[in-house]
Amino acid sequence: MDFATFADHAATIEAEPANLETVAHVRSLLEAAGPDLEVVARFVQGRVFPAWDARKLDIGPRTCYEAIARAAGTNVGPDDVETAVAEVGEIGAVAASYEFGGQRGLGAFGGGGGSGGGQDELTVATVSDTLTELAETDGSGSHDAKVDLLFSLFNRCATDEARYLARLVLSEMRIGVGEGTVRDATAEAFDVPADRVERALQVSNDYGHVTVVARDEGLEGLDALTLEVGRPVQAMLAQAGSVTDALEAWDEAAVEWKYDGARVQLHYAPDGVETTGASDGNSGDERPTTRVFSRNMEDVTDALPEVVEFAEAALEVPTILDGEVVAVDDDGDPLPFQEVLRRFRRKHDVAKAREDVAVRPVFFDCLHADGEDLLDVPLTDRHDRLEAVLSSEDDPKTETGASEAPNDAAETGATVTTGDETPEGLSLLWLTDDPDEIESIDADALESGHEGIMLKDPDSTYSPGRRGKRWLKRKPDVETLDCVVTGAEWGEGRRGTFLGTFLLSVRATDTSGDGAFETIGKVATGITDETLAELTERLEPYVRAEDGKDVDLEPAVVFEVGYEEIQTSPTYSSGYALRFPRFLGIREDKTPSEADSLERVERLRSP
Ligand SMILES: Nc1ncnc2c1ncn2[C@@H]1O[C@H](COP(=O)(O)OP(=O)(O)OP(=O)(O)O)[C@@H](O)[C@H]1O
Repeated sequence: MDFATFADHAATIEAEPANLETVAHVRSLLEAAGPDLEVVARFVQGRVFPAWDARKLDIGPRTCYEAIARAAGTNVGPDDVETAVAEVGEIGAVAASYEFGGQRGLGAFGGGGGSGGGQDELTVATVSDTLTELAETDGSGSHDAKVDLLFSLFNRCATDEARYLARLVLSEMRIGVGEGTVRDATAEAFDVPADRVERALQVSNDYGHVTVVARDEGLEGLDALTLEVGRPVQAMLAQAGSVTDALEAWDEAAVEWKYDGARVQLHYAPDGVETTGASDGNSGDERPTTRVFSRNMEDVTDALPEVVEFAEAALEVPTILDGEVVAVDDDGDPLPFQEVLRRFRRKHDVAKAREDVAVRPVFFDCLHADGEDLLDVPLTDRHDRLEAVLSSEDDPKTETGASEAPNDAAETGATVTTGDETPEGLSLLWLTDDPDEIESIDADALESGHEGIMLKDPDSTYSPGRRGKRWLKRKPDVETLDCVVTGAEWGEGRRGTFLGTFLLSVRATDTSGDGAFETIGKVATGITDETLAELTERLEPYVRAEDGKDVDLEPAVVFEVGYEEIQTSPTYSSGYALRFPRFLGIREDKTPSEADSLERVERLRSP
């Protein structure tokens, strides 16, 4: 396909305000693309390479301006292009405003993936080949070489070609074509169901390849596409949500710790992998057996040797795992998230960086195990497979802080989908419909230095690239309340010697000091045994009366409490109840007369 034809289609698509019509225009572009379909399906989304491919053009605006200025003639300099972009607001319109083609610089004859010097039509294939060459141009002198290559393209462009070439080069295509549009257009053009196109994209992570398979092999070909060890998949993402949301939506929730690190996808193939790599010329390259990818699918293997060592020690079968890399101190305790990012970015002296800050992987999902793709399998089954691949017979298994079962949860009977022995690197998962258990898991996660918890739908499949409602990251408390403790209950069993449940109250009126309090809820969860012991010691002097397990306390101690919601409630004298209250700490700096008032509670309910 001529690049001018592509540019014509792009202009039509850009001018189209209606979504449905956009799909029809993209469809006709795909149908007309012929042998260039793979490239066209990427270009129309502003992509040069497949999503899984780590190659980048790495062209800054200035390099692009230089190439445009050179093609525009002696009267135009890069500064002029820059000024014009500042005025007009986008590079496409500026590139389209020049008349190119008259220049006979070095690049007009030489580079350009075999272009012949400016007379013949520029093709989509030439643009693709030249941009690929450009992405692979590296080292000293690469700047000039890149400008030459770009110049060789611009110098052959008419108005619309220049507009879309410039936008493509600077990743600013913006003609309103997203993945959904290409999915629907592919489905219509090649008569295949859209959901199967979508599935094919999820496993192959390359729309170029998917459109070609849809056209040439139809539904059978699409359904035969699989994940490939060594080719990264887009990560499934989470939405903010609450325990209430989770328990209302699902019968029970899968609860996991939320590790404060950076996302990694581990690909391990014991016998090495052959990449089929669509048709980008890399077919059949031998790759090392372990690759680690970041959330953006960048290859970060070299920066994280610990993860490679972990994979080689722990895994035996071809595997794709999803997890988090956490920076740890000498005791194995987690360090702030910034530390792990520093390790990710490190290109040189990795051994030294590793001495300064070690990292440890924790995996919470398994996308592929021993030849089997697991994207369509429910979360709990994927977790079982994860545990199985991490537990292969010969592994040395050591308990780590990250994978220890939180005591409280285990003791309150939470279902842990793991056996007795927790393999190293496994993130635990609890299945529960009990808010108290969820609070305990949350408390343990926080106590262990992690961010909190994730709540997941136990039946959910893995949706690459999706930020759905089936993975919830627990929302941090927007507000907290400072409540006076006016009562308590003795705990049960092992906790029989501790006060275990605390009655919370707020001041009845806003004028401080009259000593009237209204109850608003009870906090019983989110408190470790150690803290319970401390709280008991702190509150015992204020016991006014006891009746069985119930304890009446003189208002003296103020708790800072997090909650998910304030509801009206007949249960408490304030007329309100805190939903999922959590103990955050004692406000040692506050007396009861400085605790929050009922008036503030009312204000918080109606912001
Ligand atoms: N058990 C877990 N399950 C899923 N993700 C986890 C888990 N533990 C830690 N994470 C991390 O939490 C991230 C989701 O949380 P969060 O949204 O806060 O991260 P973010 O990347 O900063 O933001 P966002 O995903 O919203 O852009 C995941 O991408 C992953 O890196």
